[in-house]
Order: sequence, then structure tokens, then C-alpha cells
Amino acid sequence: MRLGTRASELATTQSGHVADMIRELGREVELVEISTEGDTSTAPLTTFGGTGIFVSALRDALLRGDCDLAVHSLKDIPTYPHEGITLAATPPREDARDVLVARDGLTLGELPPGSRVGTGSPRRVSQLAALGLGLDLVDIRGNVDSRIRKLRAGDYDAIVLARAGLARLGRLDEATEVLDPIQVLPAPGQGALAIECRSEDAELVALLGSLDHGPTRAAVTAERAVLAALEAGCSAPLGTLAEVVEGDDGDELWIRAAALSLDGALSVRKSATGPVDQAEAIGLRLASEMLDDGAADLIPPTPQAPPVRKQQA
Ligand SMILES: NCc1[nH]cc(CCC(=O)O)c1CC(=O)O
Repeated sequence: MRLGTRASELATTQSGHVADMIRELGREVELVEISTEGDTSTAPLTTFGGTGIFVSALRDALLRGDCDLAVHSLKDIPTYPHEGITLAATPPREDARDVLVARDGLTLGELPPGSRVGTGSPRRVSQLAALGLGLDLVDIRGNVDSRIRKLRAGDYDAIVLARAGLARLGRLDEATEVLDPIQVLPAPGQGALAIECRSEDAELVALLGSLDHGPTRAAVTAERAVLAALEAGCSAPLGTLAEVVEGDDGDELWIRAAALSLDGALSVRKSATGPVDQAEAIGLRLASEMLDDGAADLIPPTPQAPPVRKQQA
């Protein structure tokens, strides 16, 4: 089997992890590197329009037969389905929270007003602004390693990253604080991996299905239902986190979400619980309560159709 992966260190690490899981099932697999628009462009992430810039190239490669399966960070995957592609497995999720990586070991509360905090994510910008710490929130691009290098070079006082990315790269010691979801909710699907393959490969869909982790699937299903119902893309100021927790009558799904104006001044925050097997309905119910409270006015509209991609010469 050929496993298609982006060339970044994080992507090849994640893909290598999934390749090991497949080998444990007794199958042979090799990694094939595929470059994507998101890896080669240095334009701010939010100017691409639409979602899924990191994902389209891998899906194209799958449908062309250049590879048989692909591994993505689930948070990079648009919520609308892609014809011919099946999300075959969501393996056990890493800790979904964001972390702060700051100079001099500082925590968020210790950063003096005016500190330059690098993040290109409207979700992080709006939630950090809402804390009222007077931080100077500035754009940053590049992979995890280059962001940390820019911090070390003094371009920023701090940056915000997904804890999962640092953990997978073995660089968790760089983090100076794990951000509490009460302050900063992660992106829908953050910390989870998605293993995709062609829908017509029934045998492979079934094989990969054995790598699916139920509680992870339930949590990300609920989070992505919120994202879809709010018609928000990956660049929306929306944070959400679902977890399967032990309740009085067995396992329960618990989810919270926040939609914010970009300046953090306005927010709609909600939570919901329910049976694990009703993950999607719980997410949709939460989203509709958020819409009742005006969440749609906070979230800029994003196209729900896949972005138009340039024809290859
Ligand atoms: N935005 C890009 C992206 N997509 C997935 C991760 C990290 C890994 C994950 O969340 O699973 C990152 C980097 C980051 O946000 O720090």
C-alpha cells in the first residue's frame, strides 16, 4: 500500500505513526510525498479562500491512484464530503488543547501588555483578544519548526501552537503553558488524525476501520457538526471541544463551543451533553442554540463548495 503524505516534518511524522499502525495489522506500506499549495505558498493562511488547502492535493493523488490512503490532521479537513473519498478511521486523539511557547518561560498571564504574540488563526486571535491582556496579536506563517525559530530569533514574544503537533514532533518541552479551554478552545478536530482512502476500496475501508477509535470519532463528529451548522470554515473564529466522559448512566459526550468576533469583544458560548451515539445531533443542537444567540453575525461567511483549483499545465 502507498500512503500519501505532505512533506512537512509534522505530516511525515503523523503518517509514519499511521504506517506503523497498519504494519501492526500485518500489511506492508510505504510513504509517498505529495506537495500541496499550502506548503509552498507564503501568503497568509486566511487569504486562500475556502477550506482544505492542505487536503485537496492529497485527495487528488488518492483519486488518481498515486497513493491508496492518506493521513491528514483532521482539523484541516473541510466538513463537506468529497466524492469518492471515505474517512475510514480516526485513531485515538492526542490532547486537543493549544499551548503557548513564550520567551523566558513566560505563561500567558505573565506576558506584559503589548507583547507580540504570533498566530495566523482568527480562532486564536479572537479568544486571546477576549482575555483583555492587551497583547499585540500578529500574523505568523510557516511550519512548527520555523515558527519556533522566529520566536527564538526575537520576532515574537510568544506563539500559540496545537499541543498535538509539538507532542508528535517530540518537542513538548518547548511549551511554556498549556492553554485552558476555558480561555482558548481548540479548533474542531484538533489533535485528531484522519485516515482517508477511496470509497470504492471496500476492503481497505474495512481494514482501516479497525484503527478507528470510538470516543475520538464521537468527539470530532460533534465538533465538526458545530462547524458545519455554523457554516464556518477552518479560518473562522470558532473554538470547540468535545470529550467522552463517564456519567451516572455510563459514557456521555460533553461539548462546548465559542464563536467570537475577531476583536474578541463579542462572543457566544454554549455547552451540551448527551449520549455518545448521538454525537452529530448534539453538535447540531449546540450550533442551533448558538445561532439563536446570534453566532451567525460573528462568523464571516465561507464558501461551502470546494475552492476552485488551478488546472495543472
Ligand atoms: N494549522 C495547521 C495545523 N494543522 C494541524 C496542526 C497540529 C496538529 C493537530 O492539531 O492535530 C497544525 C499546526 C498548529 O495549529 O499548531
